[in-house]
Amino acid sequence: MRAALVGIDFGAGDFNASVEELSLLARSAGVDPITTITAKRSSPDAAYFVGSGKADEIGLACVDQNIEIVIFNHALSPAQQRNLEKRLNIRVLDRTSLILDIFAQRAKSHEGKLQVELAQLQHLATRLIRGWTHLERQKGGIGLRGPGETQLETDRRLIGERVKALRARLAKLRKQHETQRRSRGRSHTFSVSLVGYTNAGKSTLFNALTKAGVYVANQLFATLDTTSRRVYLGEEVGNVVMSDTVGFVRELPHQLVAAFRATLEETIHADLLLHVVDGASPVRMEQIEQVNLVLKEIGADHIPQILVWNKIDAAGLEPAVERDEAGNIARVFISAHTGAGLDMLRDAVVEAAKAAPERSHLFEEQDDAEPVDAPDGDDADDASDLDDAHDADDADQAQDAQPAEILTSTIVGPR
Ligand SMILES: Nc1nc2c(ncn2[C@@H]2O[C@H](COP(=O)(O)OP(=O)(O)OP(=O)(O)O)[C@@H](O)[C@H]2O)c(=O)[nH]1
Ligand SMILES: [Mg+2]
Repeated sequence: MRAALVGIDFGAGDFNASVEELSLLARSAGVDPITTITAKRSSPDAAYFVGSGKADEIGLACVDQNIEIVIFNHALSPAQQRNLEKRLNIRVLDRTSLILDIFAQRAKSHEGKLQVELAQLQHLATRLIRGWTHLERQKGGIGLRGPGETQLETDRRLIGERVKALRARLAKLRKQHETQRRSRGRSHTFSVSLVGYTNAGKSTLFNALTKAGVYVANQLFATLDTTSRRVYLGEEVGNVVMSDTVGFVRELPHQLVAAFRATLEETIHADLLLHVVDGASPVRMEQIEQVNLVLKEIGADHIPQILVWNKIDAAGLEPAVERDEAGNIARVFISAHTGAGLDMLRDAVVEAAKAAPERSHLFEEQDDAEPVDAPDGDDADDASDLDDAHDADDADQAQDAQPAEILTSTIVGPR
């Protein structure tokens, strides 16, 4: 699908990086950004977000270049979106809807799908006002997935009922997780969550550490569901549970943050965060900041964190370990791709696990049903699969379908 991107520079932040990110988001959603239209403004126009002259310029470009959809790098009000669609006679998407769309395409687990549907319905509800249906006959493509067109024709009351039902099911799932976590408490295994900005290389690193074969792609939000594996880290600490999580992005729709709050609680219970950074990105410092903001927002900023400076192959750096003044490991420089520095990172996790207050639990008998391969080496080959209950569509009914060690999806972002 041919798309035109629109970015307005309000003079704050790195404008080019932000537009480039929109282009990556668009490609991740499966559209083809043909042209990018930019403008400078001091504040958004109430009716069209851009000025009416700019709007007509966009309209001309769409006709000229056979554009099928216009994607704004901003949150549009329902009225602005409607006005633009009427004036340009073309589907208009804002950044929020674009991200929601990607999430809808990617969600695989039962819970993930429920959460995305909830977020979409809440987003939709704000748009369900008279006059919004002028484009409803257009079919296919992005912006039309999810709740389904027939539901778009139903009224707020029906959506409200569905939202209520979804909330109830998610609450039930959350309760189950809580129970699982409590039973897990008896045989606490040191847990490590990989967090970081989208595309930083979390899944690549997860695979390198666990040999798990998780989907890796140069697109945003390649991972939407958390995968957890048990990894054997040598005699001293035994097994740890490692979790790959969804990436963070700036301006994540707040509906999504709210909808996924249920599962955030799982990340908050990690013993160690490996904060993966794309060390080759020019905006890495801003991304680190964004991720830390989110961690603070969900109350995970107290968890010990190691910055994993990834992609050193692309950045022309050497593997290394950096410590803070207190002697704790602060940064490890690695390449998940070439494997450089991975041994240092494993040692760093071992060191953190040994220093953790829960250490006395590490050797306790584990009594959950999930069998662990007998570890006979000193590396991560013996990780056992812990994520296979995710796809059961009735997972919320089958309590025992979910192994005790699962740490579920994490979707977060600043508003
Ligand atoms: N050069 C280089 N590229 C890497 C390295 N690690 C990952 N990549 C690439 O970075 C891109 C993103 O990798 P992923 O592992 O999917 O990133 P992620 O953080 O899991 O991304 P999301 O799941 O989308 O949040 C892929 O194209 C990887 O091949 C590295 O060490 N060096
Ligand atoms: Mg990933």
